[in-house]
Amino acid sequence: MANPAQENARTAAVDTLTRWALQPAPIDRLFDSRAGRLAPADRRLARAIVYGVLRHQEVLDAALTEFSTHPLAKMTPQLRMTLRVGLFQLAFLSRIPASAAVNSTVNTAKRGRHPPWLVGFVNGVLRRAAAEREQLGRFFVDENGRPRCNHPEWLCTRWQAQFGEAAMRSICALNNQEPPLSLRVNTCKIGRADFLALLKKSGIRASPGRYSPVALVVEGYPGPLQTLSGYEAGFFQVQDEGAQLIAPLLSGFSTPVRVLDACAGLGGKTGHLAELLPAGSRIVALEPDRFRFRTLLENLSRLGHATGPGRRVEPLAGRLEGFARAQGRDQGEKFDAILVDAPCSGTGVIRRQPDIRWIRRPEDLPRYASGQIELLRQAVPLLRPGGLLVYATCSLEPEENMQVISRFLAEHSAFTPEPASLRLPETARKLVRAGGAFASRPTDGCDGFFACCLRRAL
Ligand SMILES: C[S@@+](CC[C@H](N)C(=O)[O-])C[C@H]1O[C@@H](n2cnc3c(N)ncnc32)[C@H](O)[C@@H]1O
Repeated sequence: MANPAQENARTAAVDTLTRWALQPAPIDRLFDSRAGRLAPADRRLARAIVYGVLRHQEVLDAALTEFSTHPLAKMTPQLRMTLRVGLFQLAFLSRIPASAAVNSTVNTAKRGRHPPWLVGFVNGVLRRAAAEREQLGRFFVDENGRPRCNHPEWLCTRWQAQFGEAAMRSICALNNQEPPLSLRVNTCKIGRADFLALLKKSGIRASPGRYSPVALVVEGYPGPLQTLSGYEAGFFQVQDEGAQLIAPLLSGFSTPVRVLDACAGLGGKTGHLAELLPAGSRIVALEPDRFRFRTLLENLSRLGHATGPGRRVEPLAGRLEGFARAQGRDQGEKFDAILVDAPCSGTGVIRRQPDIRWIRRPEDLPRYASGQIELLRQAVPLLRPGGLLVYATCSLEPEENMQVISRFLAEHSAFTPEPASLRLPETARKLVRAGGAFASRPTDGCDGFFACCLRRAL
């Protein structure tokens, strides 16, 4: 007999994946809105299934192509996702008995209002797969016996050209695993050693990060995050180590400064800047997306950073272009440093957002690049002579990284690149590449980030 609570987890997984397939939106947002109210254990199972299906889609589809008499491409998204959810449990979740995986997925299909013959079809496909459960490992490899990449071919081809075959395969393999939970300790409230001791006291295993002096990597915490010691007290922010190396590029000032975080998002780097800049500094944080702006405010308040006009951080809901226009009109004070953490393809963070690989298309890259260069152009009049402009993305693609910098420098002769190693911690300097820009990759043990520092002439 299938456990009804676990059926809720499967139904939530199928619903989330179907909604994503019909109208792609960030998978974490879709998951939270559908599965947010499930009991913790069901939520964990639903999350493991949703993220696992996205990370192993190629394996699952290879198997389904063999077990199904009906072509996958002709199925509705809901049917395709139901079969993937069932098969994922059989192939990857060995702790779930085959009968539970099959029965509960079939019951999910019944709840999904499929006609009886289609429910019978799901049952038949999954029973055939269950009968061969011990041999499902054969689908993990391709026809040449190499592990399947589980990424679209265009992405594999471009990474192969850029990094070589072995590195491309390593990146894909890392993107197909659950990444570690990485925290940035809020040093305005607690030191890393003291927070580590606090976590140990609560029975949570963690260790210092490799690159960032304020990073902790937590092992095997089942979540939810809000129950982790020190969350309410604002002792930490969840942030990958690669992302923790961007705000330090705008640090090192000895007197108070005015900094613009032009694309603040959820405030990962805004909070870090607030921790790093000298007392009396001010940060203006811009974010146009309503959902992200709300989370930005929540994060800053939890971390204990004073917000509002004239306070340490001034969050503003809006776009850089509008802000730049208003500043130009009002002849506003210029900034000492500006961070443009631009919207990008996100190919460096696929291990945390596995859906990105299936949504992106090659033609998205030039579109992102035009937006990125436009943001840099809008930032220029806001920066004082001698000021620092830092451009960052979470993309691995040269079109969005060095090529944007080259185009920008060709148009702006007053700017010169400055080596990222000047302000990065010693431990992270190996991530500075030829030309002085910072570029981490999943093979470095963190997400893929790019950042280039540009100094404006006096
Ligand atoms: C890569 S994310 C920023 C991540 C953020 N800095 C962090 O550390 O959490 C890019 C952000 O830029 C915002 N954005 C998009 N267009 C913008 C514009 N024209 N002006 C300012 N921000 C923009 C997006 O809503 C998105 O939140």
